[in-house]
Amino acid sequence: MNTRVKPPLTAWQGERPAAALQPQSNGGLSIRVDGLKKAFGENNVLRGLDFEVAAGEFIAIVGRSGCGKSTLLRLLVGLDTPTAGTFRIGGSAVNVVDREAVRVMFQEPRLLPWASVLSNVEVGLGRQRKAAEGRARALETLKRVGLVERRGDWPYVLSGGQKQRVALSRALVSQPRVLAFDEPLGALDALTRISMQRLLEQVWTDQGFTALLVTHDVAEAVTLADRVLLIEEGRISLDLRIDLPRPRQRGSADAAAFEGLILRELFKNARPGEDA
Ligand SMILES: Nc1ncnc2c1ncn2[C@@H]1O[C@H](COP(=O)(O)OP(=O)(O)OP(=O)(O)O)[C@@H](O)[C@H]1O
Repeated sequence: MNTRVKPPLTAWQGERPAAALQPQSNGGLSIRVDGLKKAFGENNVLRGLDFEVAAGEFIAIVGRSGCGKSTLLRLLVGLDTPTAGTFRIGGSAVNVVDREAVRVMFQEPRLLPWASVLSNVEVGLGRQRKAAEGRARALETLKRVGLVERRGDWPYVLSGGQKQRVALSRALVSQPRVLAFDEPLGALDALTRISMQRLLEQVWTDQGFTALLVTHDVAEAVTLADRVLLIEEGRISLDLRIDLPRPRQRGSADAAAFEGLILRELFKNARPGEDA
């Protein structure tokens, strides 16, 4: 049974953040998931998920290691097929949705080592690669992530954070309407991680895609998401709206209250000696 927990009271509850900072919702696609199940042999990982994501919403998916976060993301982006249930993206069954509208970014940047930074970004253009404006778009997205000066470099000379910015640029270049992130910042040091979180919030605000973020980091989920979904024992045990203004302030008392609420829920069902 889903437990929908109300957010703690905040000074901003009930108000929407400033209009200028809201994503343009016509950029993103809505998602509707009904009775979604996934089993690997005897392992029933997802046991019936039902939820909706509004166009342009930023959703974070959290839960213990092995609870099925990446499995859910892989299903939604079409990298795997459900055992049962359905989902629709932008109102279309997933097999008719334009796959180029949905992009995914992983923890490893997965750059082609033999291709320049710019060529790596152009890979993300897919079918649009031949379009005359393809190169201009690739340069524009590199500029957006602050790496246009490095367009001619090989990936091996970049830092971990810079490689992830190239991967983000490659994901953004096709102007996706759904962008899924599987622990994209998991391998970065704390400071780089914070600056990447700011960048993710900015590009999402500018482009208005629907964002799905899998993360182990509850603070990151609260910093970025409109809603946090907690998966436990194959079901959504918490669907929490994070009604804080943007850009978000890390470490604020209100953010800490949301984090505490999610962590309490995570530890509630922990077995003795088990970490969340
Ligand atoms: N292709 C697969 N074949 C068999 N089992 C799989 C496969 N993919 C995932 N699993 C299993 O499904 C379960 C959920 O895995 P998943 O990677 O979705 O968890 P997660 O919540 O993302 O974990 P983590 O936070 O550690 O990355 C695990 O028990 C995993 O072993």
